[in-house]
Amino acid sequence: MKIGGQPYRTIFPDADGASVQVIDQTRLPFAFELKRLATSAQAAEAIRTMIVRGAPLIGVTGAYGLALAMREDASNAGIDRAVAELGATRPTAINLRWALDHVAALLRRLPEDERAGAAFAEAGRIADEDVASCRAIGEHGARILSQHAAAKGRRINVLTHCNAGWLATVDWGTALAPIYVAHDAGVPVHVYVDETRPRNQGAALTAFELNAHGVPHTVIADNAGGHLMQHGEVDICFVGSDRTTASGDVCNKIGTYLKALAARDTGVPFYAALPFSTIDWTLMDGVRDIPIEERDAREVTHLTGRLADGGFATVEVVSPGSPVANPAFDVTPARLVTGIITERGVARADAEGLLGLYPERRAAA
Ligand SMILES: CSC[C@@H](O)[C@@H](O)C(=O)COP(=O)(O)O
Repeated sequence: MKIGGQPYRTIFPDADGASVQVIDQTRLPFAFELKRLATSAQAAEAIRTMIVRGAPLIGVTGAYGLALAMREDASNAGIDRAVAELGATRPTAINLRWALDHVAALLRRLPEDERAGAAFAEAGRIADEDVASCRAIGEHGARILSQHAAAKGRRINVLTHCNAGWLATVDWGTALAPIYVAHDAGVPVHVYVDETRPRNQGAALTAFELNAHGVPHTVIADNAGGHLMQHGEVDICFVGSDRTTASGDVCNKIGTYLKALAARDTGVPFYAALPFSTIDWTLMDGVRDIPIEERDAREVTHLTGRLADGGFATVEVVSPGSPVANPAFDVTPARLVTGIITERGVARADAEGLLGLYPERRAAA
C-alpha cells in the first residue's frame, strides 16, 4: 500500500542483499520509520517487541529470520537453534510455526553452503504468496460487501477489531483487504474501528491505514460495538485471525469473541478473513487447545501517547498495586462465525466448509 504516494510492503529485502527492512510499528501512527534487521536475533526481537506484528507478517519475519540465521550458522544445529529462538517469540499465531517448519524442512534437504541463499529465496516466495493470498481474500470479501451495499441501497458500515490490514500482513491485509478492494471499486464503505485495548492496534494502526488510503472510518471505544449493533449502525463485522482450527473456531485479538456474541444477538453477519497459513489443521477445539499469549501487565497499567507539544509520555492508569491479567487473544467458536474468507473463497465455518475449500486436506482429516 502507499504511504506518501510511495508503495511499501511491511517487510522487504535490503539493497545490501544480507538483511531485511521492516516498518517499525511501535512508532506508528505518529512516525513512519523503517528498521533494518541483520541477524536472526534481531528478527526474533522485532517479533517479540511487536516492531512487526499480525499473524501473516510474523510468519514472514520468522522465515527471513531463519534465512539470516543461515548466514551465521548453516548447520543442522544452527537450523534447530534458530527455529527454537524465533518460534518462542509469540505462541498464538500459527503462521510463525508454519513458516519456520516449512523453511526448515526445505533447508535440511540442502547442502550447508546452499542454505542461506535458498532460505532468502523461500522467504521472498512466502512473502509474495502472502500478498497474492491477501489480494484474493480482498476480491472474495469485496463481493460480500458490494452485495450488502446493493441490498441496502446505501453506505455499508463494517466493524473491525484490532489491525488485520496491510500492516499485519506483507500487503493488503486480511479483514481490511475486502474494504480496500470495495472502496477502490466505488462501493460506499465506512468502517467502525475498535480501539483494541490494551495496545490500541485499532486506534493506532487500522486508523492510520484507513486514513492513508482515504477510507471513511470512525474510531470507537472497545465497549461501543454492542450498542452500535443494537441500533442498526453496523451492517457486518470483518475480523482477522491468528489461528483458526480445522473446525472453524477463530482465535483473534482479545475482545473479538464479545463482538461476535453481540453480532449474533443483533443478527449482524460476522466474518473472519484469513490465508491458508492461519489454519491449524491439527486442532478441532480452539477454546480448549489454542495457546493464548499472556502479555506484560504494563500494557494494561500504562498508556503511551503524544503530548500537545509533540513529545511522548507514558502514564499510569490503573490503581497501583492491583493485580492485572493481560490475555492477548480469545477464541470465537465456529457457531458464531457466519463465514470464513480465504484466498480460495468463502467457506462455512465448520470442518466440511473448510475441507470444501481445501480438498487436499481430506486425506489427512
Ligand atoms: C491479518 S492479521 C490477524 C491477526 O493477526 C490480528 O487480528 C491480530 O490479532 C494481531 O495481533 P497482534 O498482537 O497485534 O499481533
